Amino acid sequence: DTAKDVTTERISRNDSANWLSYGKDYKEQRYSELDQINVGNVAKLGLAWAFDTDFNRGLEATPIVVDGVIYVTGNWSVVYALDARDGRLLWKYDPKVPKEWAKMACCDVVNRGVAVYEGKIIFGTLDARLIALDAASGDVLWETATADLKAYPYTITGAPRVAKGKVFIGNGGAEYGVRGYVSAFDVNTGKELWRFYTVPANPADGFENEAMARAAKTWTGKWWEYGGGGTVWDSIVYDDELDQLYIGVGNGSPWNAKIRSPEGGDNLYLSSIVALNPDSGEYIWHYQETPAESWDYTATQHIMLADMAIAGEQRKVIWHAPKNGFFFVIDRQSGKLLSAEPYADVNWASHYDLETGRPVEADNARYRDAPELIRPSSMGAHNWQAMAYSPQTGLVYIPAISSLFEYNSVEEYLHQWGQWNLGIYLQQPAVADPILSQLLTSKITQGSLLAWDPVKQEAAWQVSHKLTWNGGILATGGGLVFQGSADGEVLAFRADNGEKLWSFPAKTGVMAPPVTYTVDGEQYVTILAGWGGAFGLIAGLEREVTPPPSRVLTFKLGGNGVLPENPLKQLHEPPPRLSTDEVVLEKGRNLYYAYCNACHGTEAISNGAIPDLRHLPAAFHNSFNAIVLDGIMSKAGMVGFGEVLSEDDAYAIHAFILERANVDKELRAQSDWWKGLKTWFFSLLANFIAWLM
Ligand SMILES: O=C(O)c1cc(C(=O)O)c2c(n1)C(=O)C(=O)c1cc(C(=O)O)[nH]c1-2
Ligand SMILES: [Ca+2]
Repeated sequence: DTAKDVTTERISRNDSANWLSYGKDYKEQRYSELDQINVGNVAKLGLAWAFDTDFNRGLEATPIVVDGVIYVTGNWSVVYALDARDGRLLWKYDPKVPKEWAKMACCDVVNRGVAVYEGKIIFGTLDARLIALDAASGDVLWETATADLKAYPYTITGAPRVAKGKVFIGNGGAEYGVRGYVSAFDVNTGKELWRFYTVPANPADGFENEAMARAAKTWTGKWWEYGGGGTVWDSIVYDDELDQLYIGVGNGSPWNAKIRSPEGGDNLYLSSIVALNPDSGEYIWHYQETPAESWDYTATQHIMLADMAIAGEQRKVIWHAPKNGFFFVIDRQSGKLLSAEPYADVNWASHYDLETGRPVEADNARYRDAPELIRPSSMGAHNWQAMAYSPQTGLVYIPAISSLFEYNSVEEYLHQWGQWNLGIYLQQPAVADPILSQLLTSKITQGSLLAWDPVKQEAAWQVSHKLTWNGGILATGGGLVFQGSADGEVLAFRADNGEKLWSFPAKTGVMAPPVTYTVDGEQYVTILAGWGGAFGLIAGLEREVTPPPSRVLTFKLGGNGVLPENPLKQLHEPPPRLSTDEVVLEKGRNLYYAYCNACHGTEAISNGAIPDLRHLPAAFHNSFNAIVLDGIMSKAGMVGFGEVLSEDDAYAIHAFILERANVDKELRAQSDWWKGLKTWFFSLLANFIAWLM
């Protein structure tokens, strides 16, 4: 068991045989020098083995690989240790996350992975605990609560990072209303060493530090009643050259800045990168990418460290492609903005002023007077899916998204603890026909693999994917770039020109980033396949099959494994419509979007892992209020909403669901040639609408 030897020094060393920390090394460039698998032979790559996890929801973890052992997290923060040669389960640890807490996770019961340090496997749980296991046995060494769940509904989905005997972890929850922070714990005992809040609390209670006092000057109103936001839910990076810790800070709670801070203000440190002293948690510098963030434009995305020549001078920089659509080059020493250029379709700002470091916003960006179509959407031009950098090509590979969203301010804000509290409507314009609705979703939002030149600040090449929400990236010394796709493939491309060289049918959407390593001198590629996450749940993409168990897939040259076909989804005949009253249906639709949509999907089309409400067995309809209001299924993750919904509300939601169910049933009864004709026509229409937008 050599996980014992994983230390700051070993992670700092470039160890190609292993994948020792989240982004491979402290720079988090996700580049492996391994070249046994290369452009010349990748066509012979095949499945060596597959391991079925216990659930079928979104997988997002980066596998950590130490001397032939893979440590991964699956759904519900369960940890698996596998033999890298054959996928044999060595041990498994289930932290028994209360299923009810799933409701407090905006974006699925996901986890992005473990950290390994001196023989310990350390990970966060959905209910915000931090746990250390013995790497050899999987036994618990210590466990600590990182948050007070009574104060705010916190969650952890991100992977901890470890350096200098300290574990760093943040949390999520800014869609509900929380106060964000990052903390450090002793790797041996789990004792909290320091905490850095990203937004100030009520000034009347005093400030924790000077950074909070300064931040409070940029807030107005009573933001603390809503938490303020600023969650550090993903990127936390230790810089072993400058001995600094960088955190990516998230969006405001609520999203709508005019509710959070009615008299204006930049709202520090929302949507910023903040540099901290890793030993004390003290503030060093910050750069705010989106002042007065109002669109869920988090700066939590992958912070990549690099060195680059600027005007003939070698600089230590951060490369960052956050949700807001600009690619940032930031000086690591000073926090100064060096350049920012759009890497995706952007209409909220025209450019950045390099003197002030501030964006020049479009007039309508803040949807003050009317709903506005804004690019990128809250999904971001890039989300948590990791980027990679290849020193062979000098390119940064971004799982990019082109998207837009109608931001529409609520007339009156009602804050409800533990519910989504955005201050805008999530609901998008209704498209009654399901075929047209699906086509619009897939045409208006578009995912791609974008190869970005960080020196020229322009695209070198770009490959479009069929769907929006694709996987994180790995670059290798074999001249390859690996990525999974939303439509269920694991792909390899030439790193220099994007030519597709290889693909494998994963039988489910793939979001997680691949890793590579060697065991006994043989190179493997491992990736997790399991569809879900924010877009996976919410998108409302119709799938005709049941999702397979979410899996760990491992490839090697000459591998010849195949995965079984997925069984067809079981479609239960819906009861007849409950109501055809437009007022009732409209009310049901509004309530559905406020309380149900984030998990059960747009227009009640779920991705399949979460029950598709249009195809429920009759028993569920008969017990609708007991489930939806009283929460009799809360142990299965479906909590009751009796505190915020009345019986009339539940009736309206039920009527809306049965409307959608019967529309689906009628569609299925139509003849194939008629559906084909409609699809052809609607696809022209959807292309035209996408072009107009
Ligand atoms: O503001 C937050 O606290 C927060 C947390 C998380 C999360 O923890 O997963 C996501 C987001 N925001 C978010 O905005 C987002 O787009 C997102 C996508 C995902 C995912 O796992 O697919 N998580 C999150
Ligand atoms: Ca968010």
